[in-house]
Amino acid sequence: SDLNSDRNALLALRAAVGGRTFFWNTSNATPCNWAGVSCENNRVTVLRLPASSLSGELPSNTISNLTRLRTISLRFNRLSGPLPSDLSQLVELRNLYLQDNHFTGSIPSSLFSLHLMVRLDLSNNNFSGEIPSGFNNLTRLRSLLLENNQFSGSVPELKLPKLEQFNVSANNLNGSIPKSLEGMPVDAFAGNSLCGKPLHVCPGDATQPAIATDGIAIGNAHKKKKLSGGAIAGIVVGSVVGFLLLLLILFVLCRKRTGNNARSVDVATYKHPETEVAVEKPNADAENGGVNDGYSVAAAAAAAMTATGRGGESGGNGIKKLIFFGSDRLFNLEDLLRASAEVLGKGTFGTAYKAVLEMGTVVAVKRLKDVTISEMEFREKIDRVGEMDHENLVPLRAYYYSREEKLLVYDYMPMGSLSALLHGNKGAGRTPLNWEVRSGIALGTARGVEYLHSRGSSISHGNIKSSNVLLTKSYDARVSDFGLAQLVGPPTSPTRVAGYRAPEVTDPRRVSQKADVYSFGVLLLELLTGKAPTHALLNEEGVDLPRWVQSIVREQWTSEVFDLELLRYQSVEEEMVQLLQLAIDCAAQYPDHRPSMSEVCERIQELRRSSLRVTQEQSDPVNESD
Ligand SMILES: Nc1ncnc2c1ncn2[C@@H]1O[C@H](COP(=O)(O)OP(=O)(O)OP(=O)(O)O)[C@@H](O)[C@H]1O
Repeated sequence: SDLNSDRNALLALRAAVGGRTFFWNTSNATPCNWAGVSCENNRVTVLRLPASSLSGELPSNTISNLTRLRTISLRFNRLSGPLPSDLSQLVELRNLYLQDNHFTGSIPSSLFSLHLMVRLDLSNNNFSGEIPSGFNNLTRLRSLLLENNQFSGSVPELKLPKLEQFNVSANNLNGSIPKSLEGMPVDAFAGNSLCGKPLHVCPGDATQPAIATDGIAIGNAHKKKKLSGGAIAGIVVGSVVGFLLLLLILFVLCRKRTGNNARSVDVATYKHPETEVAVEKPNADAENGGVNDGYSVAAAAAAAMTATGRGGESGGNGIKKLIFFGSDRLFNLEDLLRASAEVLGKGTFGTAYKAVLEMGTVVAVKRLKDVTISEMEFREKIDRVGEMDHENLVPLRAYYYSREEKLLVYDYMPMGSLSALLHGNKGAGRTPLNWEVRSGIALGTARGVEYLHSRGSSISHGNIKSSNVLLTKSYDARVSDFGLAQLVGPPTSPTRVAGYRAPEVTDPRRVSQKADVYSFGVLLLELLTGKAPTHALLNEEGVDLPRWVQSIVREQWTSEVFDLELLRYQSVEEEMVQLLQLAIDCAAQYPDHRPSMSEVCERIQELRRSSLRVTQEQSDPVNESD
């Protein structure tokens, strides 16, 4: 076997299934440049022809002759008939995506000799027969998706230690769900006549007799009356834990009440500066504990007032006021002072609060710490930040400066940060983030950063990371925190840079545009893998996210790196791989090897256009009918 025999196999495939393969430039001696074909070491290793209008049967001696293939993706086509029986030659195959075709017949046993298989998606076809227990040979299998077919009989016991995704819903299966699959979600089995965990109890099970050792049947009803020692212990432990929880809730409620009282003290403090000490204390609590205390902004602002002797917007010599950018002056410092507030989080530059003003306006207030530059320098720099105006930036609305307090007022972003969206709430009720949302966030963020870079070659963001990408209700990305790195002193905490900092950056206050591109590349990897760059597992191995991804891609396990949420619902791995490649380019070791942000924007835009085409083709009725 060599590249020439791979070429012949591809030509035979083209003759059999046609579609977009007719656009292959066959005058080109090497097939490695044909659309959807990738090679390594002079052999074809990847064949991706999703939504390519392929139709007809896959004959023997076509695909199976591409013996170095690691990934085959022929999803969303009109391929029909049975799978070829000679698949056992594909000994390197890891990923087989054949979903959304019209395949029929049973699963050929040759498939079960492909020991390296990791992802197998045969869903949305017309496969029939029993689900073979031969899947047990595929010990590396992580995804087995067989839903929406005509499989019948029972579900075999599958002991696959790495299996993460499994679905046999909407088939003609019956019988009880085997023990090894009880932990899979209910949806994995829906639309069959199956019973047992995690579905309902099998008929007869509730009354089924338990067989005693002497062979005499004892009714379950009888058994139920007795509680085992373990159950009794469980009830006791449960009650104690419940009681402790109740105590904890009472304690928290009491603290809250004390906090509310403190708030009225703060406002009073504003009017009577001599009680300054009473103001500082609750603030310090908030800083230390990060508790949502409901009064901190008022306290912070009150502290500011006491420092300057007077409050309000009266202006004049020595009197500080809230300075707004633009013409909207929707509130004044007093309004901010009266606002109810909660701590959003503590960052490198200070603490962020959500403040709800009496008239209903909601803003985010950042209370800066460690500002070491002079007032004049601060005002100059913050003016430049305030000038930035782009739909993908979080607008800075106003600021307050006094010797003791520096407050920045931003628009409040109701959906929180990308970091929280990706890594928070992993359990039930989580909305999966699909390709459309993730690639849209990538593009919005890139545009925000590109805008900053376009304002001058010395302007960079300096702190690009997922907690600084905030989201609107429609999941549009807005970049925040730009320009702050230059306002504060040297970083006191390593969180500011961990995982995102380009290797050449030594002073986090002097970050070049190319270093921003690196951080953006890490953020893209985070979006695609679902892994935080500070992921404990990665760190334990002393490997950062870019190096971890690169090592996997080098080994041709590319689809291994993607977040399962992305793989499961999408038909666009081609575009996902392209975005992954872009992320790797951005996170290149040497700054000169990294693309500019405008190139990044163009590439994301292009691959989003291409994925839109794939999605449209899928729903195109002409493609479906003939
Ligand atoms: N305008 C805003 N609207 C909604 N949430 C915000 C806003 N600004 C900040 N947050 C949230 O408040 C929290 C703290 O933000 P902050 O920017 O102070 O720290 P950070 O982003 O975690 O770190 P760093 O200071 O290094 O940027 C984060 O979870 C952030 O997502």
